[in-house]
Amino acid sequence: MLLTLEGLDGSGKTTAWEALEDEYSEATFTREPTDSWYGDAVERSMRDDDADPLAELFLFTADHADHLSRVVRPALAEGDVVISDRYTDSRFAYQAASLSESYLSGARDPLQYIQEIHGVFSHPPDATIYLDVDPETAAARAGATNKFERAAYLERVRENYERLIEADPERFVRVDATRPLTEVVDVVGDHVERLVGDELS
Ligand SMILES: Nc1ncnc2c1ncn2[C@@H]1O[C@H](COP(=O)(O)OP(=O)(O)OP(=O)(O)O)[C@@H](O)[C@H]1O
Ligand SMILES: Cc1cn([C@H]2C[C@H](O)[C@@H](COP(=O)(O)O)O2)c(=O)[nH]c1=O
Repeated sequence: MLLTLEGLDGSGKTTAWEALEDEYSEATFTREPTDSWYGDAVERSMRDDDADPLAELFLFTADHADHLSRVVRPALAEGDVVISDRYTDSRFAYQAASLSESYLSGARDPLQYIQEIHGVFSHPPDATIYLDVDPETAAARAGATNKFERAAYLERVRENYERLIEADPERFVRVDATRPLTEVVDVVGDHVERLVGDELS
């Protein structure tokens, strides 16, 4: 079972993920970007305001491919529950916001294009908890430490998340992330218990 946490920067994902890690020691906890050298390349690109958006997409995708083969697939093959702080939907939402349609020849829809790239090799999540917060709050909480943490950009990212949820409503669980952080953490915990509690006890 592969469970992912998604949302804008500052939505509280990492805090919720850390609380889950404290509670469920038997699950495999992981995240994207990873701490591999591919992840380091991604971090470097994120610090570069002039990074080419297509090159950046493929750096994130390389990190994902390595994450899949090194961590996710082996853990799933062992029958583990895998809980990832960000996964493929981050790419669909963020890199589709970075890639303008004019960048792709043939007026391709960036989000669809990125999904197609992943479709040939990736492993889709079984369930995704989406921490929903408005872009202004997200940007203020995140503190603009990288180029993605700006309200106007996060507005486009949020629209992309909404498209993903609309296309696959069964997979997503929406959590109101404007509530106090302790409540958000508790609600995420309740959903995880409902989704994978049986497999973890
Ligand atoms: N519901 C909330 N209420 C108030 N502050 C919050 C809330 N959620 C997160 N924050 C604050 O936002 C900051 C980022 O939190 P956290 O790292 O858990 O979020 P994140 O979604 O993982 O962000 P990022 O993607 O930027 O790493 C922290 O300072 C945290 O205290
Ligand atoms: C996996 C992934 C991440 N991002 C962006 C989203 C955040 O701004 C940063 C780092 O994530 P963190 O949770 O704040 O540590 O990377 C992205 O644009 N595309 C992705 O695929």
